Amino acid sequence: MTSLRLRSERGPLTLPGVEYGRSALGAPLLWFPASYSTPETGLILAGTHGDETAAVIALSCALRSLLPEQQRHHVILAANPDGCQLGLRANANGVDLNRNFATLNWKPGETHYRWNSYADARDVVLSSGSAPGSEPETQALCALIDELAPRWVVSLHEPLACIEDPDSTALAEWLSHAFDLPMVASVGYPTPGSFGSWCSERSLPCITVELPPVSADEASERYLPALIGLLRHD
Ligand SMILES: C[C@H](N)C(=O)N[C@H](CCC(=O)O)C(=O)O
Ligand SMILES: N[C@H](CCC[C@H](N)C(=O)O)C(=O)O
Ligand SMILES: [Zn+2]
Repeated sequence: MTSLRLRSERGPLTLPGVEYGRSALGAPLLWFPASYSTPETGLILAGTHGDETAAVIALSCALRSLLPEQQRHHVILAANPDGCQLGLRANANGVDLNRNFATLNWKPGETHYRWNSYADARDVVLSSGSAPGSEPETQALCALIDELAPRWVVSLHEPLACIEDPDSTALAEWLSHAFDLPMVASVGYPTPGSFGSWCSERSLPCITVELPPVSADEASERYLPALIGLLRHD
């Protein structure tokens, strides 16, 4: 393996990120292009849920560990920057973005999540949006994906501790091994209007990496090799 960036140089991101839209509160939505693009280039995405920050931070650490030419896949560190800033699962409009995609199974009204991983019940209420794809973050992400046409998408979440791939692809098997997390065909509960449903309707392979409940500090150690490997995956 060729060498990575020296630890002492991993503080800043090398490139500023390219704006692909604005959030509900007007924050820039940023993506970080692969060093060069081929038909095999994928997209790695985190921070759809703004309270799932271990994945955002660990992915940023992995990106900052690479020499610029080593980044083979596009990256979005925070698809929901307002949620990240406010510590919310939802965006600033109270919408769970992973229920807001314009899919055949999109459902109006309430959607529920668990307060934390100690809770059994999904009893905290959010909205799926006023209409399918109503949110600026959702619209901008879909437009970017239409433009980039990635070969696959890996979507990072937490804390369900699994690799979800309805198609059991070779990439999911690689991820399962690299992250030491079990592969599943479904997270086990309905997610109408989710990003995975939207990808599936486009025949775009989407693998969800669900980290376990883990701190950012721990994730930046335990999952750094796997995330670096994913960013460089051939
Ligand atoms: C525990 C966490 N707040 C939560 O609600 N987790 C899941 C969803 C996990 C995710 O979105 O990645 C839940 O059980 O609803
Ligand atoms: N824990 C995530 C699961 C996402 C499932 C994935 N298949 C998708 O469609 O994005 C959620 O509750 O939003
Ligand atoms: Zn999530």
